[in-house]
Amino acid sequence: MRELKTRYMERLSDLYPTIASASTEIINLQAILNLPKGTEHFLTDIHGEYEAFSHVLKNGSGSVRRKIEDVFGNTMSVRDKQSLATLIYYPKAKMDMVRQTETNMEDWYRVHLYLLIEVSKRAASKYTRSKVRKALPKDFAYVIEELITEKPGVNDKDSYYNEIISTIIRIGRAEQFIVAISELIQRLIVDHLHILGDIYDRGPGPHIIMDKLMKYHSLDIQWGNHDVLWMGAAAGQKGCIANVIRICARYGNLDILEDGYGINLLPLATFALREYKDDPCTCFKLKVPERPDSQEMQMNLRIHKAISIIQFKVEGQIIRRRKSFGLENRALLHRIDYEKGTILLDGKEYQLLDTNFPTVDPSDPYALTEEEEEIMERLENAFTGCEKLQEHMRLLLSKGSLYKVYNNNLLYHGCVPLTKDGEMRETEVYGKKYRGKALYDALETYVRKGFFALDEKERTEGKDIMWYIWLHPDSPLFGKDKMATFERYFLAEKETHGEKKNAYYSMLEDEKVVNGILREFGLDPEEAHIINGHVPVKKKDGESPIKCGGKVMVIDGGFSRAYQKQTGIAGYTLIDNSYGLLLVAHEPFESEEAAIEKESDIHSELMVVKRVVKRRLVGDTDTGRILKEQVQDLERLLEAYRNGEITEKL
Ligand SMILES: O=P(O)(O)OC[C@H]1O[C@](O)(COP(=O)(O)O)[C@@H](O)[C@@H]1O
Ligand SMILES: [Mn+2]
Repeated sequence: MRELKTRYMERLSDLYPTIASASTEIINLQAILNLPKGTEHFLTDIHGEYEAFSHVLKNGSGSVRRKIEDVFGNTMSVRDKQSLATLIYYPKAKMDMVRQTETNMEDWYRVHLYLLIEVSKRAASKYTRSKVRKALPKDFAYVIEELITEKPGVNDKDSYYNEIISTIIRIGRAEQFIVAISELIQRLIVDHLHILGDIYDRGPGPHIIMDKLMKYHSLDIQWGNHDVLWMGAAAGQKGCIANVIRICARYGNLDILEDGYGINLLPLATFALREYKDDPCTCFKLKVPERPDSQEMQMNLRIHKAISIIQFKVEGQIIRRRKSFGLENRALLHRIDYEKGTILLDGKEYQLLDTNFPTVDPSDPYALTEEEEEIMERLENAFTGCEKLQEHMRLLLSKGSLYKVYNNNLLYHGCVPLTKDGEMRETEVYGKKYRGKALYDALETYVRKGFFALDEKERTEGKDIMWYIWLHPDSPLFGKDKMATFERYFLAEKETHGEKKNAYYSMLEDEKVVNGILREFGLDPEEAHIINGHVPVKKKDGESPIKCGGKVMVIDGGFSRAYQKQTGIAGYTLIDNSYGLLLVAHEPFESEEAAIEKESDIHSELMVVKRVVKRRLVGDTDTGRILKEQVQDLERLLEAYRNGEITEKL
């Protein structure tokens, strides 16, 4: 057989059949390597808050404002700059507003088209012509390209541009054009998006966020525990299904399931209303403003209780079926004395706040009643058969993973489980021991098997691992000693509600530990960073998201409204651009209307975590490394052409 190297060169010569074509490609690649590195944008713990998410995506955590600043600096008032920013974020709504008061719209269009073209020129300058071309909106591709590329050959540039702009206005296309060019700016401002997990739960619009992500030009996702919970539910794991519905009920978000995904909750609702008809369900209050007289809320409360009880039963069954998970201490229903209304936990007896368990058979407390069984069967079919949910999960599977190493940053949602001495904690999964990176890799393989394995046993193991990842103390995405859901519903004693965080979270200032983690994932501790989400950073208590002198960043600041009281802000995001790493703290987002009307951006506070001495180029990135390899290969091909090993194909 001919040598692999020769065969590879021949394949390459199919793509670049002449000295000229190979040379052109080398020159092109070399040009890309010398462009500034694209901007990466990091978001985490979005928790269904689609309006805030969408706003931060539009403004690129301040990147649009920075571009406007670069272009216009002191030549424009702060107010005008803000107004231009709002136009870029919400072009259509902003123009609707302007039209109500502006008397000379033509003039307005002319001025703003000019401003937008200037900003897009600057935003495009970081990319190759071909990349910009791919990003151009179909309808206006040619014109925009004309307007944003320098034209050294045209003598009277101003009149050339003015002609184009006048024509756009004259034929009544200014508005569509402004929308298109604003979206182009939004698109160019961020080159790549990282979502560090927890898209789902608590907020009202995870499905809307997923729809947006499906269309996003370049992204990766590190799964959060809540995302894996939904993945398990979509794969048909009943423990996950019950949790998903319980959390939707608890936050008054059942319409995510019913309207967002078309999952029929009627059987569950009918059952809950009948079974808990006279039960006030006081322990199952919702995390939304109370409206006790609303019928919908009354139903919601009952669904909340019904599905919680089903969850505790189903989870008890899983715990018994999967003894190797070692979660027997979390099977709680058999520890209840149903006569006395008490529970025995760690040798101590506690009074239950709610003792009405009409569906629990004390002699077999984990058994579902026939009706509960049927409801769960139907729900399983609804989840696994929901096309839209499955499509969203395919996005999580294709763009997502449990962790990612990207341009010297190690990204994951939760933690690397550690012992109290700072060693990587060893864990047994289905009879094999893992820790650190190997644990991450093994769990991810199981998740994928849960969806794709042909063998039923393997598939079931995979599905159960998704439930494990959601709540197991050894799960790197959960990172707490127990999930105290039962205690938080049924017991008054606050000390039982605690969930102790893994040692990881108290060791983030320990450089030895942090360096150890970075090395474990193949990174150089002198250069690299860890970025994770999951635990809200309580800024108002003086906690900082930057740990270990900037080596670690914990950027969950609480997009989730429910957590804003604790954190005092509305989330952190991170920007990694050619100049360095910027951490942005966001003020709570009021609403889209307010953002447009008052032109109130999410007011953002900026912290520079790292400023590089020399502006970073594509050549300094992971993509750059691959491109450099391509250049090397092409140079070898050129050599082969020149020394007669390979013949040009003309
Ligand atoms: O207050 P809620 O919404 O019921 O959530 C509490 C539960 O959420 C968790 O904090 C997990 O969610 P996070 O990943 O967002 O932290 C559990 O540890 C806890 O039991
Ligand atoms: Mn989380």
